[in-house]
This record gives sequence, structure tokens and C-alpha cells, in this order.
Amino acid sequence: MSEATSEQQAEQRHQIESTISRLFAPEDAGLQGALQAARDAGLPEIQINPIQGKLLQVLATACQARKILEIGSLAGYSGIWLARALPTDGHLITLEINPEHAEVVRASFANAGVGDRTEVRVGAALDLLPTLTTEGPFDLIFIDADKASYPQYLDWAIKLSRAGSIIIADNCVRDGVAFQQTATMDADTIGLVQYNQLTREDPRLTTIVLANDNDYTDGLNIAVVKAH
Ligand SMILES: C[S@@+](CC[C@H](N)C(=O)[O-])C[C@H]1O[C@@H](n2cnc3c(N)ncnc32)[C@H](O)[C@@H]1O
Repeated sequence: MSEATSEQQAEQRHQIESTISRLFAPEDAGLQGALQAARDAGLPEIQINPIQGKLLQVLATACQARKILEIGSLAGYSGIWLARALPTDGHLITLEINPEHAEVVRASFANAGVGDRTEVRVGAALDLLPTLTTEGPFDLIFIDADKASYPQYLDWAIKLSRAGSIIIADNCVRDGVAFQQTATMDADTIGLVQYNQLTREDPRLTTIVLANDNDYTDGLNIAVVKAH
């Protein structure tokens, strides 16, 4: 029997990922509504994928999250996955620099039935993070905004967390460039490379990066805070 070509292997991986997505991470009307609202508003389609969304829920449930902080809301897709892991008196704060994105997020949260436990704060995350010190600690922090600021976001995430909190950052693979020091890196890549290095070396964290198996998304850096 002839061996599968790399195209056949890629197709097989895609089929398996689609099956996992369909069985374990189906999108309901609220999630699909957020995607449609993003398209209608002309927002870029750069949200996490359904398997990552379900993984965020699994992690939020594992740390019994009551308070979640997100940096980078876009249209609210990842926020909906996260908010649905909260108890009814739980709270998600999401930070978004673009006021037009924030309007879409608020409408999508309401449409998905999580408007009561979510709050969108508009501004540059590095300006907003210092205002959150009295509202923490946050049980889960999801970082998914401008990549150049990731190292500073990590500092804030640790400050705003407790032992047992989970800090997750998106785009920490980028076809492998997020692990390589090179002379020609742009500011985003420098931020990602430093973020991976900092989370790997910080004795307060236990960290892993999970790469997705397809070619149109990326990978999550997942760190658990052991102690401060
Ligand atoms: C990749 S998207 C977020 C995707 C979203 N987490 C999801 O998966 O559904 C990044 C978002 O971060 C926002 N953003 C970029 N720089 C920011 C900053 N300095 N502070 C706050 N938000 C920022 C962008 O406007 C954009 O909406």
C-alpha cells in the first residue's frame, strides 16, 4: 500500500480537527452571531477558533474562575466562550482600544446572553491595567491584543493574579518565529519571543505552549501561577 502524501496527511488532520470541533466545541447562535456581527462591521477575522474557545472554558472551569480579565476583545467571540464558564455572579472584564469594536462586543455579549456578567472597558490596555489593582485578583487572564506589549501584559497579569490563576496568551507560535531570536525581528515578533522566554524562565510560573495542528491559526501559551 502506498504511503499517504503530505497533502493527504494534511487533509486527514483537518478532518480530525473538524470532527473534534463539531463534537466538543459546537458554536451556538450566540457565538455565530458574534462572528456575523464582526463580518457586518468589517472587523478582521482574527478571533480564536472553537477548539481554543472550548480550551479557554476548560481552563476557566479548572481554576473555578469567578473573575476573568481579557486583553483584546475584537468582536467578543473569545469573551463569550470565557463568560460562559463563569457562575452567574462571576465577572469578565475585557479591554479594547477600538471603540467601534467595543460596541460590537457589547451587542454580541447581550445577544449571547452574557451581558449581565461582562464589561467592556475602552482604552489602551497599558493605561487600563493599572486601574484594575483593586478589582483583582483575576482567576484567569487571556492576552490577545498588540503583540509588542505582551511582556508588559505578562507583568500586569502576574500582578493581578493569585496562586493558581491561569494566564493564557494567543499567537505564541506563529509558524515557529515566536521561538527564534533573529536580527530582523519586528516589534510584534520581539514581543512574542520575549513572552515565550519570560514565561518559560519565570520560577513563579509553570508554562506550556500548545500549537494548533492546522495552518490558519496559531498556538496558545498557557501558564499557571504557582506563587507570587
Ligand atoms: C486578535 S484581536 C482579539 C480577538 C479576540 N480575543 C477573540 O479571539 O475573539 C485583538 C484586539 O485587540 C485590540 N487591541 C490592539 N491593541 C490594543 C491595546 N493596546 N489595548 C487594548 N486593545 C488592543 C484590537 O483592536 C483587537 O480588537
